[in-house]
Amino acid sequence: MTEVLALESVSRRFGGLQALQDVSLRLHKGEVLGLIGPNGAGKTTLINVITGVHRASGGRVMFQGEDITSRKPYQAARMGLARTFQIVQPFPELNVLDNVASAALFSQSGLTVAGARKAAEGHLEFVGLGSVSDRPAASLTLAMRKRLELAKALAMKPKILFLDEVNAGLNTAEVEQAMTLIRTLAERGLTIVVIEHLMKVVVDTCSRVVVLQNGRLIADGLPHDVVRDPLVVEAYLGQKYAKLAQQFAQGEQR
Ligand SMILES: Nc1ncnc2c1ncn2[C@@H]1O[C@H](COP(=O)(O)OP(=O)(O)OP(=O)(O)O)[C@@H](O)[C@H]1O
Repeated sequence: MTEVLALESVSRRFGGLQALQDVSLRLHKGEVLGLIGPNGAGKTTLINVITGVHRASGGRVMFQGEDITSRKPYQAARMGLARTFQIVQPFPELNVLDNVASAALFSQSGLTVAGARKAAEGHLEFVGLGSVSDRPAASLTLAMRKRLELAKALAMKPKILFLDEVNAGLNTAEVEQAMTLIRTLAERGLTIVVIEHLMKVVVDTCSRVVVLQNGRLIADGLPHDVVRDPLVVEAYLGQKYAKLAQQFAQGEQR
């Protein structure tokens, strides 16, 4: 498997807070990696460090063999590291089509406005927003804005797509639709990193899962194994409830 991203002992401090501590991780082409962990574990910070939003306080970020630790966000984006944000942020007055077209124009030099709009149409069809392409982005529902975020990220022709809680705030049917889109992208061979709190999404869509707790990587493996790992259960539930959950599971088996 081709390695596309390697984190080597990546750390990040915010004043006295150690948000990431010696995180080492390798990502291979075509993987759908779930990045999970309790609130405040450092998941978004890790994506921010990879995509140049925050500078690592220590360690290195290697992308396709190149050291990108000090890259700015626009440089990372143009290299093919595209992301969606937890808080969706379209250009509210621009219509849906031009929101996506601007992402294409930003990331690819030499593209004409007409060419960017044409590409944008394709991405909007893919995410199911083809029929609302002329509406102002501000008029979209949350679920639609999340799809718009995805279309914008795809317009940047990503080599790695980072999805930061794309399902937060969505209902069950909307989550199912989002999962279908992620699976389709994975089938096309796109490398994806998914920050997700919904375990069903993690287990059903990810090929591998890593777990952060207090800025440290505490597990790395197949989704079914990782979500049953006692360390991971304890990270989510706390020691007392993890023991209760274990006793409950043992009782169920008898
Ligand atoms: N810009 C910042 N300045 C100061 N502290 C920050 C900053 N960004 C994140 N933090 C802190 O770093 C820690 C990790 O935050 P982060 O947002 O990465 O966690 P997370 O795992 O993504 O959490 P959640 O699941 O709640 O989104 C938290 O304690 C957070 O308060």
